[in-house]
Amino acid sequence: MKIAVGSDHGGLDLKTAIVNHLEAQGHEVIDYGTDSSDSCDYPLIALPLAKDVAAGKLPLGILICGTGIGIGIAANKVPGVRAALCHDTFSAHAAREHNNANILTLGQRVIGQGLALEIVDRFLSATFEGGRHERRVDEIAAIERGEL
Ligand SMILES: O=C(CO)[C@H](O)[C@H](O)[C@H](O)COP(=O)(O)O
Repeated sequence: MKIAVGSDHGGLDLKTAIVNHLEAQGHEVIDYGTDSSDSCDYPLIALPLAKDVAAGKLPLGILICGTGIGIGIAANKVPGVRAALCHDTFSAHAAREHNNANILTLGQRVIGQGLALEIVDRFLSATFEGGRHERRVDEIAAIERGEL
């Protein structure tokens, strides 16, 4: 699978671990930066990745900052993005199964690397269940279009 990955300086170490983990599994990783530990602004990392995921250029993305909160808030401003902050494995698969989340966000300063990699695996291996969940996701899209 082709997967977009990005982080600010507060998520760089975890991003590196995730890139290595995904490439070892045979995934193609598109890295949106940052590439250094210099301080940078998470909205500017989130935006290009979120636009590409929303446009369907890549099916799924992973964004990391210190908490996973700021970068997720920024990504969710892009119509068509459903970014989910998941710090447990149940949320990781439920975010795909129920919410059809297309971006996973993680906080490097919140959880350990071992759990983070399990969360990534559960997020990527889950699939959207549709049915009643599709109606609800469609309602979110209608809110974005100003129709609700
Ligand atoms: O935006 C955040 C919180 O939602 C991220 O955790 C950032 O990584 C964090 O705010 C960066 O903080 P720093 O003190 O500038 O390293």
